Amino acid sequence: MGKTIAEKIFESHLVDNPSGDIQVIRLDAVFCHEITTPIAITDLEARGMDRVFDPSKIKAVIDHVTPAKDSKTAMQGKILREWALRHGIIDFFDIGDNGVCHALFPEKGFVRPGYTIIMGDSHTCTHGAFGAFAAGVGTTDLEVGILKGVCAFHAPQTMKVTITGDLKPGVYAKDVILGVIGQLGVNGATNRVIEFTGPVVSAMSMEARMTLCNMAIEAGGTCGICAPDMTTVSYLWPFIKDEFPSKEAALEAYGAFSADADAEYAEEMVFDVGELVPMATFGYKPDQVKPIAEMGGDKVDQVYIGSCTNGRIEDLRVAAEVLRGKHIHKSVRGVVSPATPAVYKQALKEGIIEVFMDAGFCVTNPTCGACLGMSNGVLAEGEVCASTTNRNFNGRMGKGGMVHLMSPASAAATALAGVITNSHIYTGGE
Ligand SMILES: CC(C)[C@H](C(=O)O)[C@@H](O)C(=O)O
Ligand code: SF4
Repeated sequence: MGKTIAEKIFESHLVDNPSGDIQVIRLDAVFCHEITTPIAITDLEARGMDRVFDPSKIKAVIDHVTPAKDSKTAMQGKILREWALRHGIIDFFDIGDNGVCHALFPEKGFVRPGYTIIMGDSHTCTHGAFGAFAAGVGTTDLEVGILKGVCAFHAPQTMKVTITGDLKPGVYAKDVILGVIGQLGVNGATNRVIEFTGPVVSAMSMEARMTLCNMAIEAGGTCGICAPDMTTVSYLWPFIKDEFPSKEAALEAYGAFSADADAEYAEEMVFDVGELVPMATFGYKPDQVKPIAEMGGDKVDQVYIGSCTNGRIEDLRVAAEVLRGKHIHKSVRGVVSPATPAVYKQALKEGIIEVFMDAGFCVTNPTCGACLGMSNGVLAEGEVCASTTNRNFNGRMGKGGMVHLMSPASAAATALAGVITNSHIYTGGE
């Protein structure tokens, strides 16, 4: 019987099968940030187990609230910083070179096809875009991962989502994943890996694939996965060029992590994007999705462009094209957070930061901040934000605040209009 990508990865990392379908797998990387890892560090210390399995396989960043906004967040950073230092964790990113973990770590080449990765963060699923199995875990699993470099999972059940059709101008990966989640529902992929496949995925950049996989968790999925192909190899080439004689050789090796033609899936879904239009969420759950054209132009107070979903250079480019030479509506606060220093620098080089500033946006340092309502753009009670992030839970960006998730292009158009709109599709926002 053929195997799915996740099954192949599990098979190649299997350490133990203690009971039933529980599989203990070897980890290639444990990712850490300052919100969840300090809890694990403090607990391990209290138990006299302040050790790490392999400092070269641990990657850590202070990203959620940076620079710290108060004594509590400063302490979280301090615990992570001191831990990284005392264990010789070289790949630790602090103020000055830190960025949103799920954007920064792929950019540094820390994610490879076939890898197994855990992190105490639900959007770890993002890294599946490279053909890796990457899952968010709780404190206990994180502690075991840090100590022993292993993690226990149920044997992966995979849902295959085949994306077909031609995307219309002004419609992006974010609209696709919002559309998919709208159909699946927030529990539609619970305990499943979502394998994204089909011609639309093949034609997508790594950035767009990361946007897709990033929101797998919003449908309950453990991980999103895209099969590694030449796009993956080309993205990774600077990091792997000493490992392989050619890109073709790398592609062949990574082919070990493609699904077999006769792989068995727990469920299959075909999503045709031919008629897809710009989408946005309208409620407090990410599956409450509808076409922006049906949203009746709701007023917004803030527009936020950033996060691990849509804070990459492609996202900033698209938004800047919509904003170029224009100014945002006078009743709107615009906030843009380039997801990493490299994104920020590239955006400066391309004149994109200037476009944002001329349009009236505030540009922040790379951080999660506003996305989880902790800093750099928290909403007041009753306020509404059009956002390129991934979560619209009640109060997510500030108590009593409402979040409408959408693509960077739609967010930029909304900033100009002051009301939710997809007007970029009429003004060349491709
Ligand atoms: C802080 C962290 C635990 C959290 C997560 O796991 O998702 C955050 O990144 C978020 O998006 O809400
Ligand atoms: S950008 Fe938002 S969703 Fe992504 S890791 Fe940070 S807080 Fe979580």
